[in-house]
Amino acid sequence: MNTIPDSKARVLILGAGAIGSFYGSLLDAAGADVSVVCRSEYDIVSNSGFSITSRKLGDRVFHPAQTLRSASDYRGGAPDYLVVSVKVVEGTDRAALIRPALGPDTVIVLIENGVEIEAEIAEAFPGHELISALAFVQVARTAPGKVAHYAYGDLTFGNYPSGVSERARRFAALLEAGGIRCTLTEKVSTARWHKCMWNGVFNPISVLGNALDTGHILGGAEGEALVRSAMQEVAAVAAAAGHPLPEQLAGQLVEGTRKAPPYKTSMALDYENRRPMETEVILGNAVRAGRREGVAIPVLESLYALMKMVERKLESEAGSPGAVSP
Ligand SMILES: NC(=O)C1=CN([C@@H]2O[C@H](COP(=O)(O)OP(=O)(O)OC[C@H]3O[C@@H](n4cnc5c(N)ncnc54)[C@H](OP(=O)(O)O)[C@@H]3O)[C@@H](O)[C@H]2O)C=CC1
Ligand SMILES: CC(C)(CO)C(=O)C(=O)O
Repeated sequence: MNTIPDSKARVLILGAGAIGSFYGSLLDAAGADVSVVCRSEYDIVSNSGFSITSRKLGDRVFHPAQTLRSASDYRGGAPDYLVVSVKVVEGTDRAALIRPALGPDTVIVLIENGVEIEAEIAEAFPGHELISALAFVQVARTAPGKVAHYAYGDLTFGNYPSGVSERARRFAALLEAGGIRCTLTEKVSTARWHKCMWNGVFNPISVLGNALDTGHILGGAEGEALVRSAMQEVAAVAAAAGHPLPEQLAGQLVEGTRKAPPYKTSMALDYENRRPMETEVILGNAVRAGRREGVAIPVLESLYALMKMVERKLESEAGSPGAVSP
């Protein structure tokens, strides 16, 4: 990439959990001025920063320029980039979190899973440049203020609804200077459907199998057949929604997953830890798009119905609706 990194950039991360602190630390390493909004980890992060372990990129301690309880506390002018990396779950109003820190030229960057998740933000902030990013990484919080980066790290992103701006290129160059690879795409919504073919299938199956890892999901012919059927339905919905995916993609994803070390999806980890799951944006939005486009999706409908049953059971065990601990 020949673009000059935006190394004087001011970046504010909303939701500095695993993803926010990991990519924030890379932007910091590349010289940007990186601040974070923390919720439960405010005290430990403001005292000691984030300790991040990574065999691939090296261990580091990331001390944010400002550690804040709310975006409205951000000082020194508006950020150039506002990175949103909260889980996209019911009850989290992303627009309300974003609004207080937004300056007229602030670019909003979503690093979150799910399909069709941008419209809500684009509609709330129509004059703002919006970058939509997909993370191909395995990173998790292991204790307050502690994050483990296990594997991968690449980001794919572009502007929503389409295109790649100069500021997106400069943001990519900054992240690359921090140590990861970025792929820029003119068609980020198609890239989201591509990732949904994996997440929309493996994530719910991993939960419905009681936190199965990918090795167990693909360990027998029945599991592989279920995965392939669900993937074909995601492909049919994506095509009907105007985002045709390569015909061989399902096979490539299955083989790629089989070759990689067994892995528990982020949704399986949320399920095990009794945290809210991103069912609606990872699977529900694909199901709703299928209904909207008139595509027959019996497998996805079944996975979705089962996920809702599991969510209701967890909610009733936790005592009240939505009370699965954040
Ligand atoms: N982890 C991974 O390997 C991958 C994650 N993703 C996606 O990235 C996104 C982020 O995931 P991840 O980083 O793992 O999630 P985490 O739970 O680790 O981090 C989410 C962060 O958002 C904070 N947050 C949530 N709601 C609020 C709020 N109302 N106000 C302030 N802070 C809030 C949480 O604070 P608190 O500490 O209080 O809960 C936490 O710090 C998700 O969409 C996920 O699917 C995509 C690919 C891989
Ligand atoms: C597969 C992965 C880790 C992306 O790299 C993911 O998105 C998830 O587990 O939800």
